[in-house]
Amino acid sequence: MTVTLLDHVAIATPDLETGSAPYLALGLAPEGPDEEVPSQGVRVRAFVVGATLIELLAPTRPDSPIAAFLEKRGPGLHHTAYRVADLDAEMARLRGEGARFLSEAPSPGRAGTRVAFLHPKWGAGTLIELVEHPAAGPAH
Ligand SMILES: CC[C@H](C(=O)O)C(=O)SCCNC(=O)CCNC(=O)[C@H](O)C(C)(C)COP(=O)(O)OP(=O)(O)OC[C@H]1O[C@@H](n2cnc3c(N)ncnc32)[C@H](O)[C@@H]1OP(=O)(O)O
Ligand SMILES: [Co+2]
Repeated sequence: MTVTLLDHVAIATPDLETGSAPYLALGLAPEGPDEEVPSQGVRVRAFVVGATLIELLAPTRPDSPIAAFLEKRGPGLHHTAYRVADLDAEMARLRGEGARFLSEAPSPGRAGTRVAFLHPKWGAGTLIELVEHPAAGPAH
């Protein structure tokens, strides 16, 4: 069993304040300070929900994947992310079974993680992300 936990559910939003409103109203709190991930062109705010997270993503530049998503589909559900202990091994295993990753190698994710995305077509219409957390356990 290589996927150990639903690490986060990601929501695309034009700005973190707007996107945060429902989660604050639900009584959720951010895990920590907002984080910018330049390689993805996003600002991230993660709300803690038990052992997993709601990951709010706002674009920081026009060529961000989130800007393209907002342009085409508007705000809302963007992807689901699953925790794996060894991302390289999991990518090799899945490639061996015909999976299609969006990039050759992992890229930097939130909170110093390494992440990789599978094509939405492979995900039966859902963009799926794998997040490497060598130590299993709660998302935060
Ligand atoms: C800070 C890191 C953080 C973390 O967790 O640590 C993140 O999660 S960063 C998240 C932002 N980064 C990414 O999403 C990187 C991966 N995404 C991409 O490379 C693109 O967004 C891609 C390839 C998924 C879509 O790019 P684009 O929209 O330009 O391509 P198409 O329009 O040709 O789309 C192809 C096909 O996929 C459908 N699509 C697009 N986005 C999604 C989505 N989020 N969920 C489901 N389906 C999606 C799109 O509608 C096209 O389908 P079609 O039937 O051909 O219309
Ligand atoms: Co994510």
